[in-house]
Amino acid sequence: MDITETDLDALKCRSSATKSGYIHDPFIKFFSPSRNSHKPPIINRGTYVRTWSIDHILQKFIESFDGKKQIISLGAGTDTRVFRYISEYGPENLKFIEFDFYPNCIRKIRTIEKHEALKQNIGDYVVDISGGSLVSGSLDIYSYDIREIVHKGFPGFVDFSLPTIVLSECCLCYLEPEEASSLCRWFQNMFATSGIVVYEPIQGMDNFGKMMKANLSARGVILKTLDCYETTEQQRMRFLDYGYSEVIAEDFLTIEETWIPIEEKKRTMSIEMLDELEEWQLLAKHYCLTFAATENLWNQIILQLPHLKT
Ligand SMILES: C[S@@+](CC[C@H](N)C(=O)[O-])C[C@H]1O[C@@H](n2cnc3c(N)ncnc32)[C@H](O)[C@@H]1O
Repeated sequence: MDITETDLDALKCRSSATKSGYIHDPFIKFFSPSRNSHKPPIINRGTYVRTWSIDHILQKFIESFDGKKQIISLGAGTDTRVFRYISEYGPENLKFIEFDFYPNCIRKIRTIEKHEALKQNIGDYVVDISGGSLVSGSLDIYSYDIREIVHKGFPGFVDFSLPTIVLSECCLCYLEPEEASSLCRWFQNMFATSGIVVYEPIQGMDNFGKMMKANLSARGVILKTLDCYETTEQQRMRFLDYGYSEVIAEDFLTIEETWIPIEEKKRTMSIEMLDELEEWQLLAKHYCLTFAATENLWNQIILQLPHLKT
């Protein structure tokens, strides 16, 4: 499997969780594959915790600063966050910069061009089909290997003075560990008020982790950083080492138990029966969300995220 196809896996999971009622996403239907299968309850629940926790941090970030905020999405694929957030917070308050390889960017650009609801969201834009880019006031999409950022900088304009969060939803883990590290350090150095949100698997060395790696490698996908950061504590130390002053890293079981409000938990638990509770707990311990920030960004949003106090 080509690395770009991992986005289709993520899209199928998000479609299934949306159709089942875990996630509210009015824009995913424009991207959804025609044959869209229902995923098992533990996969839907994992997709839900992944989406809820990333949204939770990013939305508090958006609500914590006046004026324009920036979100830089690495390996964004068909993620619809940009449309969800712009429709909620307005294009004047947000700038999304998304990176992925050409086939994924061009597919997203073509989908945007086809649907008025997506186009309206981003306003006036300019597309370069051969370069695989779209540039607008609130969304830029670039066909660009993120490994180039450290050597060549951004392919277009970027405002380094804006409060900025970098999002890696299962993308940095495909890079060589040194490449991922130098990219994170680069972001930490370049933006005065910034943070990074990273979702990726952990615990690659136990039986479940080994099985997870074997299944992926049978499809030609290698999670190259997995063996370097086995635990949430190692993820925390990793981002402190990059120079961020505050870091929180939690597995999905902890997030489900301690971050998600009780009413919301009741709502999602009533959607479908989860017979495989032990299997869910095992799976949930193998995924980690890390949020690292410079001191000024952290201080600005921490009041709204009391459970993130380290
Ligand atoms: C598992 S998908 C995740 C997509 C999306 N972030 C999500 O969670 O729904 C990983 C994405 O990262 C992209 N990707 C992997 N390595 C990349 C690189 N070096 N530069 C740009 N994109 C990359 C892939 O093409 C793919 O779209």
